[in-house]
Amino acid sequence: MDRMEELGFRSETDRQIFREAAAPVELSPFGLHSGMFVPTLERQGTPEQSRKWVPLGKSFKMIGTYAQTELGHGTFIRGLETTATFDPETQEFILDSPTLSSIKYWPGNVAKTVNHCLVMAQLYTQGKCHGTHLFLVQVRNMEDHTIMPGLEIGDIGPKLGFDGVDNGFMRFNKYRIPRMNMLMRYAKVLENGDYIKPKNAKLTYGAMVMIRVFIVMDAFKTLSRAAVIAVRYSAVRRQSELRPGGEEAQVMDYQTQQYKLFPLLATSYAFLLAAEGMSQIYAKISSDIERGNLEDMPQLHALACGLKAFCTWVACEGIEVCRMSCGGHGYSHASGIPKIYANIVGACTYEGENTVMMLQTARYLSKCYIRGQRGESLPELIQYLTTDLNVKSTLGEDCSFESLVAAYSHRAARMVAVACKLQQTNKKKGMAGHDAWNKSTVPFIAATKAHCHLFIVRNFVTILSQKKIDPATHNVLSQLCTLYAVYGIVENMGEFMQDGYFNQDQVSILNRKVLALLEDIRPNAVALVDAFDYPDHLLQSCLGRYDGQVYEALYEYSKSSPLNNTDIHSSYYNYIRPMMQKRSESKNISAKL
Ligand SMILES: CCCCCCCCCCCCCCCC(=O)SCCNC(=O)CCNC(=O)[C@H](O)C(C)(C)COP(=O)(O)OP(=O)(O)OC[C@H]1O[C@@H](n2cnc3c(N)ncnc32)[C@H](O)[C@@H]1OP(=O)(O)O
Ligand SMILES: Cc1cc2nc3c(=O)[nH]c(=O)nc-3n(C[C@H](O)[C@H](O)[C@H](O)COP(=O)(O)OP(=O)(O)OC[C@H]3O[C@@H](n4cnc5c(N)ncnc54)[C@H](O)[C@@H]3O)c2cc1C
Repeated sequence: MDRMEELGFRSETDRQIFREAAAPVELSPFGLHSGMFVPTLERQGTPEQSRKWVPLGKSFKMIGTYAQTELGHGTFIRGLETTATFDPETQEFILDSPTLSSIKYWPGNVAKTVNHCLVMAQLYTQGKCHGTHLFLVQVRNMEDHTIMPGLEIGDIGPKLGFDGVDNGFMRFNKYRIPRMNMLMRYAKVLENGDYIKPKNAKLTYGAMVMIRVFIVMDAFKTLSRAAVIAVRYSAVRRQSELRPGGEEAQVMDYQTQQYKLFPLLATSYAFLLAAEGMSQIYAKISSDIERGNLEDMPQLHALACGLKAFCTWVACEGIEVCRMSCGGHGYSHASGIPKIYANIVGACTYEGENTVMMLQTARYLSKCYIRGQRGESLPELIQYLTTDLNVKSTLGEDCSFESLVAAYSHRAARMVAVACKLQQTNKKKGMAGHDAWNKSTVPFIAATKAHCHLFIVRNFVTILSQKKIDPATHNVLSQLCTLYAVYGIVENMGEFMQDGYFNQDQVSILNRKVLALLEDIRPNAVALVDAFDYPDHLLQSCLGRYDGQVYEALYEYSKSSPLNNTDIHSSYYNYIRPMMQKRSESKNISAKL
């Protein structure tokens, strides 16, 4: 913190990069403070509230987190049970956890670190419930960090990852906070208890939308780090003879290894550009929202949900492929990959469970499809839904960007249409709307994945056609873009082929193209991972070292294992030796007999 001040880091991006460098192995216990608590105060507080609290947050005089999930409910926010009841006599809200299932459970850093929380609770005033709202709650004494009376707080115990984050539980026992601690930028409770409705009730969910956008960047960061490690190691690792009698080959020269890793390298680049594209869309629409124009809110919500889910799923699967492509050493923490996986896999669940997120996007697509059928205009990103599905692919030997984007548009449009038609057929059969929806959600998830995949391919292609890039770099980025798109088709061929969109010759072209691109990318593979410019300090990997001294690093790493502190471990004296002695004594006994 002091060092960031000395260096004059002002932008949140610079500060985040610095924090990651300072704590490369573990997630920071202040991540939720800087990433969610302070930005939510900024965006959901009135100007007066922001002026009062944000400087305290930014200077770490107040340390906070976001406490929404409860034992009984995470996904279904409307089902949260914590209550905040307004008492006009004292001008306070009374926070209460009326049931076991209403205990706040999971919020990061609640257990030991923070002294404040943003608590999501059902607002009651004048005897009426007005749904969930956010409240700023002091949870620990600012002098000695003791837990405030009226609260019960603790840690939830070990998890798959997130070792640096003290996820906790918190129970309120009629705990009072001032009226002005409700975040009132959009909804308000007046002194007499009158409730002023926000323009849209979902504005309270703004913090989640913002974090979902950030998570797309986390998917890029984590997948690309695993790819850096696996590609560098594959250049160092030699195994088996590729040419009979020749020297052992770098494992990266095996086509199967290239097929595992190069598409993930291409995916990393695609995700970086998608995350940047998503951030720009977020900046534009969120500033419209702040000015009171909510028109594009559903579009933003749908895009953030879909990309968050798509990118984290793909990143987690990809990281696991990277780990296995490092053979046995990939399984060791020395590779750095297990930690990357354990931390990012949580992102498939937190900030909205991925299936649930995909279904939010699916609902939006379903509505847009109906609008498109009626001839109404659609936002640019989903105009493809109205393309003619009878058209066949014009893809030729060059696998042009145009033909690839057309293929992805066709696949997504067809799959959305299939899911929507199933939903409509279900309704025609007499099913209630919710049943008709539920019984079409499997094809809707597949269609939404296709929609997200299209967004990423199209975004990559658009950037390559619009940005000024020097020809050599453009050439290699074009190879990556083509590989990302062609590989995606080859791996999901059934979805592209079901209606005969590609003919057999085109399928052969695509299969050949993937293999040709692996060869094209091979000479640049190490340079392409070096280009991410992750210092060794950040990767914390014996396998992914810049200097390639993998075996030296592994040997040193193993020597630092605590089991090597002594030659003979205490377990020998405590268990092994007594066991052996007992056996030899009983043998002697049997020998005497
Ligand atoms: C470098 C390496 C780093 C690696 C690693 C980094 C780690 C770095 C630390 C991170 C640390 C983790 C931090 C985790 C922090 C938490 O996890 S905080 C808790 C997050 N919780 C969630 O996300 C809960 C998910 N649930 C939800 O968002 C919502 O309830 C749902 C499921 C989306 C909506 O459910 P619902 O029942 O449909 O809601 P409902 O009220 O009926 O919605 C009505 C309408 O509003 C719309 N709507 C819903 N939400 C919204 C919205 N937000 N905006 C606009 N419209 C909306 C609906 O789409 C629906 O639209 P229509 O279809 O009617 O047109
Ligand atoms: C590492 C980590 C950190 C976290 N940090 C925080 C934090 O800081 N603050 C906080 O408030 N919370 C936090 N959480 C909680 C997190 O936000 C929730 O766990 C998450 O929103 C999922 O909700 P849930 O646990 O209720 O899952 P559930 O909804 O119970 O999911 C269980 C299953 O039900 C399915 N399902 C649920 N609803 C539907 C539906 N409508 N349609 C179809 N399928 C459905 C899901 O797909 C899933 O397969 C964290 C969680 C983790 C793992």
